[in-house]
Order: sequence, then C-alpha cells, then structure tokens
Amino acid sequence: MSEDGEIPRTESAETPLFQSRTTEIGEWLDAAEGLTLGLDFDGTLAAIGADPEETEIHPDSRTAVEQLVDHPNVSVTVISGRELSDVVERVGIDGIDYAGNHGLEMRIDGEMEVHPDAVAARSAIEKLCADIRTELDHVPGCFVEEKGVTASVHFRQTPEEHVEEVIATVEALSEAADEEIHVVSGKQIREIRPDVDWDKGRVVSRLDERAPEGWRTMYVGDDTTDEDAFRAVQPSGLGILVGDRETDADYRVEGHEQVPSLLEWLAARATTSER
Ligand SMILES: O=P(O)(O)OC[C@H]1O[C@H](O[C@H]2O[C@H](CO)[C@@H](O)[C@H](O)[C@H]2O)[C@H](O)[C@@H](O)[C@@H]1O
Repeated sequence: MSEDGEIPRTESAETPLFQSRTTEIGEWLDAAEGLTLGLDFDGTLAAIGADPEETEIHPDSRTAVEQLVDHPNVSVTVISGRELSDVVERVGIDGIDYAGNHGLEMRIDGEMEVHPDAVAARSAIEKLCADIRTELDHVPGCFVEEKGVTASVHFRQTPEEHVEEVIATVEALSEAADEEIHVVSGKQIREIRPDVDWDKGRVVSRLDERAPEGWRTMYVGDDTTDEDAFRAVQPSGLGILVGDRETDADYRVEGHEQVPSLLEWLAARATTSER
C-alpha cells in the first residue's frame, strides 16, 4: 500500500488475481472503519445461463452475504441491470439494499424510489418493446425482457447468422422512437434505456456519500456495465472483476465460481477484524 492507504493501480491488461493479493487487500480492509460492498447479480452472484428466468443466486454466495449482513460495519447492496422486484426476489436476503435497472430503481433502508425521468419514459420503452417484438418475431431464440423503465433484448440463444439483424433492428427502432432512447451492450443482450444520466457508478457514488466517515467501498461485477462502478470506487475503493478482460477494476477472480470464496474470505475477515 502507498502511504495514503491507496493500493497502486495496475494496467488493466495485467489485473492481478484477488487470491494472489489477499495480504495487501486485507491491509486495505483493516485500514477502513467499515466496508460498503456493492455486488452485481448476473455473472457474479449467479452463473450466466441461457434463460434469465432460471437464474438463481449461488447458495454459498447467499450464505456468505448473510454472514456479512450480520456484521455491523459492513453494508451490502446488490446492484443489477434486472428489474428491482426481480433481483430482490432472486437474492431474497433481508437487511441489505438493492438497486435494479442499473440504479434507476432503488430500495435503500427499505425505502423504494424510482428515478422520475425514467418513469416519464416508461410508455416509450413499452411501445419500443412491442415494435421490436413485431419486427424480430421471426428470429429464433430472440426475446424481449421488459423491465419497466428499461428492457433487454436477448440473443444468447439466437443463431449467429441472425445476431447482426437483431442488433441493427434494436438500434434502428430505438433511434426512431418518440423519446430519446439509449442502446447499451451487455452479455449477449442489448439494453434499452431512457435518456437519463444514471448508471451503476452513480449508485456506488451515492452509497459512498451516505457511508460513515472512514468506510471504504468494494465493488464486484463481471459485465461492461460494471465498469462505471469500478471507476466510481476509485481512488480509495477497490473494484473486482469477475472474468478476464481489459478493465478499470483493481483485481479479478477467474469466474463466478470463485465469488463464493471471495465473499467467504470477506465475511471471515470482517468478523475477525478489530474494527
Ligand atoms: O447487472 P446484472 O445483474 O449483471 O444484470 C445484467 C443483465 O443480466 C441478465 O442477462 C444476463 O444474464 C442472463 C442469465 O444468465 C443471460 O441469459 C444473458 O445473456 C445475460 O446478458 C438479465 O436478463 C438482464 O436483464 C440484465 O440487464
């Protein structure tokens, strides 16, 4: 660690494995008064699969998060691209905070809130979903997940020769929509979002602002939409990528299979720490 308590950042191409740096990460944790922990859902707490309806939190991650919740100096928030009600149901842990639709919807301290500008665009998103469904009805494996204030167009199960058409259609129909709509890439999906300046990084910054003095923030996620959060935790926080690619995260674990042991390590460390 440097004298000001920050861990020196590395080039993204050489992001070190979390497991190889537990000593310095432990020191970083010990230097904090408390931990604000942000966790992505799909690809992090749960494995990526063909059907988003079938996705479940890994049972060992659930147990580790439940242990973290019991610690008074740890605050956990699950921050997902899924609709808030969906991610709350799939995680199902009381005593933590949740952000859905990349933070356009939040449940903090049990209080629900939805970004007002996103609410205003809801009907435009609804109409766009209907148009995409009609236009792409003939494409096998392509489906639209309506999430209220956003939507995801899935093509994980779509034959390669149709993928370009899916992406081009989503972009063209979004461009032609009555309201300003943004199309954002995710893992084998295109997300349709309202014109609201909000992302997972903004959620993390908000959590930072409400954390007690001296607390530090860690964020764990796998997707490109998690990069906003990795940047937002800098300079004093830590970002942990699930996977291996160019990233602004500080450390990485190889895959979602390693997330339970990362959380178990944190839970054990939080409990034994003298904070
Ligand atoms: O922010 P996240 O919690 O990671 O949510 C991002 C998106 O996750 C889901 O889609 C992804 O997972 C699916 C199930 O494993 C997979 O089939 C799909 O290809 C992935 O992109 C979810 O369905 C989306 O709504 C979320 O935006």
